[in-house]
Amino acid sequence: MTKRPEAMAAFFNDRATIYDQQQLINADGGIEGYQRLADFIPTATNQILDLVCGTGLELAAIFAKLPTVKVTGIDLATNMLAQLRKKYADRNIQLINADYLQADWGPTNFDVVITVMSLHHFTTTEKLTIYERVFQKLPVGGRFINCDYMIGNNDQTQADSFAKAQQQALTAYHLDDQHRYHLDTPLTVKTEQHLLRQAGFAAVQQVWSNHNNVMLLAEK
Ligand SMILES: C[S@@+](CC[C@H](N)C(=O)[O-])C[C@H]1O[C@@H](n2cnc3c(N)ncnc32)[C@H](O)[C@@H]1O
Repeated sequence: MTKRPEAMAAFFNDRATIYDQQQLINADGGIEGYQRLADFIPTATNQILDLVCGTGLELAAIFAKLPTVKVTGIDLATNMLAQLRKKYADRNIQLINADYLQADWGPTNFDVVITVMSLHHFTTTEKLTIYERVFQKLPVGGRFINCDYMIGNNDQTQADSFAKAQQQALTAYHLDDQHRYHLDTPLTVKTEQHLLRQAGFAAVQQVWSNHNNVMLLAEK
């Protein structure tokens, strides 16, 4: 019998205090992806939107590069945000404790939108909606950086089997709200790039990877 999927917020709330240590061991490439991300943020950046900021692992290198940058971070898990606040009490951060699919991302247009290790729980349809929304939030020339668990070797059968396992788990436990359960459904890098172009991004390139941890840079 498939294991009952854990609710997303509870999963991360329960692990918030050990998250950083575990994540740096579990993510392919460890700290390197978090550090490299800052390389792709232009020095003239004033405002960043971090979709699912968690404890803010990706923000350390960004603040080292741009100490006064304003960051808006959205995350579902209160305890993850509490860890982030402790680490960056002296930084210019606005936090929104909400589901980012439903939350208002605010009136601001951002120079850069980032998201790290968040999108591998969504379907292609949900992702396209998110990418279209990100596109609207950026000026021409603005950047979207997505570093996530993707199928690095582009084997579509793996993506299909994750999607199948997700459906089986949801059906077995009569769950219908997919993105609020901690179930992995990574897509291939090819599909991710295709969705970003479909959302309107003119230039999409893979700028870093370590096995299944892949960073895509999309420019409007
Ligand atoms: C693997 S962590 C990534 C956090 C951070 N970006 C990092 O790389 O360390 C995933 C985060 O996504 C958040 N999350 C998952 N689904 C979400 C949603 N629909 N809306 C907002 N946050 C969500 C979880 O609460 C968790 O903090």
